[in-house]
Amino acid sequence: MPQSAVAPTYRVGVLGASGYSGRELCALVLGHPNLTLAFATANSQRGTTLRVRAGGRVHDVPMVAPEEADLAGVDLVFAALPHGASAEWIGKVIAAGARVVDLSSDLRPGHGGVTHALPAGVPADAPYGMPELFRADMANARVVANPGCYATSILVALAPLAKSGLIAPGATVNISSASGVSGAGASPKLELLFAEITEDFRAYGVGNAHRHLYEMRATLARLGADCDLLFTPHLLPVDRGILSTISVPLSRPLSDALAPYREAYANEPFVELTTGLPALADVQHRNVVRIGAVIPTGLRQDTLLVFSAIDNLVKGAAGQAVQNANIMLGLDEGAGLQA
Ligand SMILES: NC(=O)C1=CN([C@@H]2O[C@H](COP(=O)(O)OP(=O)(O)OC[C@H]3O[C@@H](n4cnc5c(N)ncnc54)[C@H](OP(=O)(O)O)[C@@H]3O)[C@@H](O)[C@H]2O)C=CC1
Ligand SMILES: CC(=O)N[C@@H](CCC(=O)OP(=O)(O)O)C(=O)O
Repeated sequence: MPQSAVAPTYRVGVLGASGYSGRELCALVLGHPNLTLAFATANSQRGTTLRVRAGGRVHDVPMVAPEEADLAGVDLVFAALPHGASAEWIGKVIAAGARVVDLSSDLRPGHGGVTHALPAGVPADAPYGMPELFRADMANARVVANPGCYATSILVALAPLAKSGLIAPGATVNISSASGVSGAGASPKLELLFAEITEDFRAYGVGNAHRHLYEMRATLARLGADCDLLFTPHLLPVDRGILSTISVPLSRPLSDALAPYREAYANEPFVELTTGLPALADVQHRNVVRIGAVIPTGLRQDTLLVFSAIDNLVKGAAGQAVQNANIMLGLDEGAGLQA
């Protein structure tokens, strides 16, 4: 007789639910067939209610202080806390016996260039949660470090070239990225007010000053590339989305710009290739990296121009975190991410 297929269910909590990534996580968890939301925390907004649209309805989620969260009563916690505040809570979650997907840079390769003291039991070398590159590292992990948003858009675009030795040794890969304002988080900042940013477009963190360079350099070296990165982020006055334009000096000519991507990502449900150019509208609210590439003419150096678009709050944060949690819990990797 066929056994009745009962879907496994896991209890999860969200630390930092009042933030932009935390809200997105709550929506994904509430719409997930195998996860239930056991708690959601806030700091200054503790005691208030979060309105979340998921599964065709609106949910009112009470937000408690992190100290009141039942860490022992869950299987896994998503930590969507600011850098620096996260490590302490990861330590508490691990001590309580649950697993963690951490969205901060505290445990990523290079730690964003800042070394925080890690509480006992928190590994300094947590697997880097980019499933398309390092899926096998995650299944048994107690803690996974979710990548940064810019790093996701850039590394998924560069990895196939790095792995196949296509990036010219010693070359400088030039990256220009533009991010929607939700990338800066929900805490109020004067320079992010509507009147300050609307109808404007500007670079920031110029001169290779952005913390994502640490995780990008470490990951590319791990994949075998020997190159420099010149990374310039820009603030784009839209809500969400990142578009990265990446100029890659090649070690040998390519006749088909997308060939390395077709080969590397043929079986990756969350990487889309386009023979056109990816746009933010293609990826907003979706857990995908969408990649296009062209071979520019009129240059002495063989070069590939790659375009990569993601939603910073989904594939760049909460969606990738759920993808990682699915792997850690032995669920279908795409569970809860198709809608
Ligand atoms: N925004 C994005 O696109 C991405 C963000 N990330 C990372 O995810 C994490 C969350 O980012 P984001 O959602 O943008 O941040 P937000 O600033 O929007 O939210 C931060 C959350 O943490 C809570 N919080 C703040 N300080 C503390 C503290 N000391 N102790 C406990 N809780 C605290 C806030 O509560 P309250 O509001 O109630 O004070 C809020 O819920 C960060 O590490 C960020 O780098 C990663 C990828 C993309
Ligand atoms: C527009 C904007 O300000 N974006 C953020 C990146 C947010 C992110 O994903 O990075 P972390 O997870 O490392 O914070 C920034 O440049 O700092």
